[in-house]
Amino acid sequence: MACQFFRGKYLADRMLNNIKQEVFKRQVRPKLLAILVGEDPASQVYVRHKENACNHVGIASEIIRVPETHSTAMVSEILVDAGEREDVDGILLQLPVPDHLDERFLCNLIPPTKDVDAHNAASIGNLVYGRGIFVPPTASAVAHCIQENGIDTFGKRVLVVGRSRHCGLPITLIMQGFRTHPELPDVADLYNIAASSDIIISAAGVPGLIRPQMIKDGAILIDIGFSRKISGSSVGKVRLMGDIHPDCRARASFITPVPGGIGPLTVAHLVRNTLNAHLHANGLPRVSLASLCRPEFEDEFEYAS
Ligand SMILES: Nc1nc(=O)c2c([nH]1)NC[C@@H]1CN(c3ccc(C(=O)N[C@@H](CCC(=O)O)C(=O)O)cc3)C=[N+]21
Repeated sequence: MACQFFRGKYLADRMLNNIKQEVFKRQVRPKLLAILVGEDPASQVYVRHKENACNHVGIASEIIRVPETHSTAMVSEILVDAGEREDVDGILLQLPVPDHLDERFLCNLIPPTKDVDAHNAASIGNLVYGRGIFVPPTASAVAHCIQENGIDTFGKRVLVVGRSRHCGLPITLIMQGFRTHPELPDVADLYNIAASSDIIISAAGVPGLIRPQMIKDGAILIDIGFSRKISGSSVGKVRLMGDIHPDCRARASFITPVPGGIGPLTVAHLVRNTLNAHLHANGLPRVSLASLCRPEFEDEFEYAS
């Protein structure tokens, strides 16, 4: 059976082009503020991706770089100030923050109306009831990928590997909305559970964790693992690796690759949330996902930045 690869980068670029047109048409200038604590190299890369995507669509971005040594109280002050700023529509605290900081306390300081990453406990709680203002971009990117590819989830067994509060948990919550059977996680049993799962969504951050021997024929594999590894072949080169072992392509029917799969789509969903935060703050209707996925009309708007 031929395995289909999801071209998330392609879909993300289309979304960003449509967002750019909306921003231009409405003559708005939303702003995203990213707060980056410490010097984690991967976080620097992700924040740069988000900044580039914002620049591309005409959304302003600002990064506040906070020294690793700042206390929870000091970072709190920055977040509270950001929450009160009228020029800032979306706020994201890049995770993980250094261990000595109270991450949960800090996330909860982001006002829900500006919480474009949906990391506030209120945002996460609202997700349970499908009533939140924002859905975490990774979870909405996964849902989008499932819908876009006409993947039928009804009655299917879905395994979510990884139970981080920001990734695995929201995805599990959103999958409930798809009416699936959630499996209780049991790491020791990963082999058996994976073997009987129709859809595996992996956000463990363990490169190559999901191997071909573990999966069932025709499985749908969604990869949200982003690990940076020194490449074996070319010395000194850092490569991005997902949780899904490349050999899985021999048995799976659908794979989201890393890079080029869910990652870029996540960034596009964050940008969409930022536009919607701005529209919401100004009492305007938000843009639907469907309207942002229509085929782009090249050169319809000459964007003046
Ligand atoms: N508050 C917060 N929000 C996040 O959304 C968040 C975070 N913290 N901490 C870290 C993770 C990781 N993450 C990724 C975003 C984009 C790609 C992405 O675009 N990847 C590209 C390639 C990127 C590259 O080459 O470095 C791809 O898969 O093709 C990957 C991973 C967001 N995260």
